[in-house]
Amino acid sequence: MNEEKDMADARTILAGYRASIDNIDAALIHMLAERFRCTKAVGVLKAEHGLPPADPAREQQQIARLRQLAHDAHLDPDFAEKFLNFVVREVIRHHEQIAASSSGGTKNPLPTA
Ligand SMILES: C=C(O[C@@H]1C=C(C(=O)O)C=C[C@H]1O)C(=O)O
Repeated sequence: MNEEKDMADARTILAGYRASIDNIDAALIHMLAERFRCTKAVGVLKAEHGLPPADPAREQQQIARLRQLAHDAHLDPDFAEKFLNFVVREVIRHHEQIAASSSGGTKNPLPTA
């Protein structure tokens, strides 16, 4: 039957799209892991030098840049901004944890006793 063939063709096309989606999701996970590996190192550097976990001026620059990139790529700029903010919030949480668990956040802490 034609309907059955149409359905079988649709399932084949769907499976092809899903294979690409799975590859893209894997790439996103690897890229996020690499980004967090880098931002954790930034957190250690900031804690060692007494720098604040968050840098709102830098974030504003990133938002403006990513909104433009999203626009050019036909991705919703509001979504791109929300996604960046979501990731940055988690980064700042890590930086706060690193600062709290490091020895006073100084590179060469004074002896305590
Ligand atoms: C990574 C940094 O720390 C924070 C996290 C940012 C990010 O995830 O891109 C950007 C600015 C900071 O609020 C940084 O200062 O570069």
